[in-house]
Amino acid sequence: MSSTSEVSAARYGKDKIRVFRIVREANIQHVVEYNVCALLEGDIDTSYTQADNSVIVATDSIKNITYFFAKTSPHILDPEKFALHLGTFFVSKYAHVHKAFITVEQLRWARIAVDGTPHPHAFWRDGDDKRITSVEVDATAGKDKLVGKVTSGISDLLVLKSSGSAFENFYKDEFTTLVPASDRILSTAVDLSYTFAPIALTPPADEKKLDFAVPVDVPGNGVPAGGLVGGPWDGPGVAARARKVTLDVFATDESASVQATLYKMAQQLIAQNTHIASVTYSLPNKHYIPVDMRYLGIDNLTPANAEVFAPVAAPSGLITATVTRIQQ
Ligand SMILES: O=c1[nH]c(=O)c2[nH]c(=O)[nH]c2[nH]1
Repeated sequence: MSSTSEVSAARYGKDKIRVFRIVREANIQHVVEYNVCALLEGDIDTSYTQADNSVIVATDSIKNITYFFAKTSPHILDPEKFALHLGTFFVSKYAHVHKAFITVEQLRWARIAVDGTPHPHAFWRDGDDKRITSVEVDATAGKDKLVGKVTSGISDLLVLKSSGSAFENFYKDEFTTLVPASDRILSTAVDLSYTFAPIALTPPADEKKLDFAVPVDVPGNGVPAGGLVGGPWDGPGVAARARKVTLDVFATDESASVQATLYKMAQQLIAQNTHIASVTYSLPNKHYIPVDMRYLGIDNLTPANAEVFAPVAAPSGLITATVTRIQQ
């Protein structure tokens, strides 16, 4: 039977690989907790079209390799480098695998401060936000010409301010019921992601040794010469600055709208991180509605007297934008 359809895209692997790793030093221990997704692309169409399992590296093996790298990779504490290392291995080891997609979601474990001193091996979950990195290792130009594409960010960073936010002078027509607010609650769960300029990766000289050659910048990838902050893969540094600038701008901006505050966050993030090409923010506007108590003769509606609010789960606004560096 002649076929009227074909596989036009295929990618498979293991999702939600939960990894916790301890790195022990003499007087201090470091821990990370990751949820890893490792997906592969390549010459795998026959596994779909002809039930040809010979091209399938089992997702169980992909899981085992992820744990093996969690044990052996010198980059385990740095999610960008760890993901690049793992992805480089898949495309280097398997001839028919041309791309690896590794996503690492990092959960927070901060040191407990005992009388102000960070404890060497006791930690607490100091926030529900996650640090996320998505790495593509692309070997389509050749196994010796690997390109790493990295997008990282933060999700679920829940914030609220009880003042310092207004929303006025918006478009008005017959559908408008919203009352302009000069002082309102602003709350959002920040999702943000930023894209690094792509880099060339040198494949490991000896795949069994699993050493990771230091990535070098791709010529013409838009990275300003000598302009890298803390080296090309200072992923942890960028993530810390992104979190700080987001929280600082959120707190201190006299917000005219979610849109205007978003733009200020993005502008500063790009200004502070010279190898970030663009940043995307996604900000739900989580509404808090003052409770109408007029039936009790109580004013809880006029701005100065609005003190009791009903947090509204849905609907929420949703404000998104991508802000991109202008190449000078
Ligand atoms: O900051 C805001 N941006 C909007 O686009 C919007 N729309 C709305 O109803 N309230 C708000 N607030």
